[in-house]
Amino acid sequence: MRIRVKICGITRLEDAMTAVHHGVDAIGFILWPQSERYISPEEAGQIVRYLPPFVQAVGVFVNPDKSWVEVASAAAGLDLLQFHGDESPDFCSQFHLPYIKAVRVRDGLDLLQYAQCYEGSKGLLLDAYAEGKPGGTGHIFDWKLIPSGLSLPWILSGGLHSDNVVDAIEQTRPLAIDVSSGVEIANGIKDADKISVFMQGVRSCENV
Ligand SMILES: O=C(O)c1ccccc1N[C@@H]1O[C@H](COP(=O)(O)O)[C@@H](O)[C@H]1O
Repeated sequence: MRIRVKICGITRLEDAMTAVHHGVDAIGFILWPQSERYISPEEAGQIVRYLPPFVQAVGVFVNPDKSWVEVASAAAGLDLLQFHGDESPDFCSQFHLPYIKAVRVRDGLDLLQYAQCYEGSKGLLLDAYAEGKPGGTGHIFDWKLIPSGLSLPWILSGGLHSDNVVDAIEQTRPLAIDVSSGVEIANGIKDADKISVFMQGVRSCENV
């Protein structure tokens, strides 16, 4: 089966075009101003206008105000919202765009129940937990904590890079994966070779 890929934390048009060239399905923009990968909605919009059809523009938010989501998603031309904080199901579902909910996986968290709470979500993005940082940490989590029978489609994230992506896919068999720091040379600056090798790894796992 084809594995869908999102490359997140894009700040430059050339990186978005490299990702598109390698067949990614989604480009992510960090619209949380405290991130080193923050991009303004207007700058994101300047990249989104060059995305071809069927490549989604995803906006990443962390505990935003309602008005920030509305203003930023319109200015950037987003297709999908990614809530990466403690946003409630009601908050996430009030916008006129579909959303995915990120969850930082750790021991003791009931993912089955979590998925049921966010039944309006298009999917759950499973990320690593790291104290004091909501995302983009480059850390992996214990993939054995992913239960079978999740009621939502899920996306594997957290610390993926070219040396572990094949192992990650073989162990977890995700619908989709998400990568940010693992294809970077600096915060928000992606590397064409890293993207290429990463995508080769992903494609090598398909149809096996
Ligand atoms: O990248 C960030 O700076 C960021 C900030 C706040 C929330 C999420 C963020 N990034 C997301 O984190 C995951 C995993 O990233 P990584 O591959 O471990 O670097 C990914 O979904 C990013 O979108």
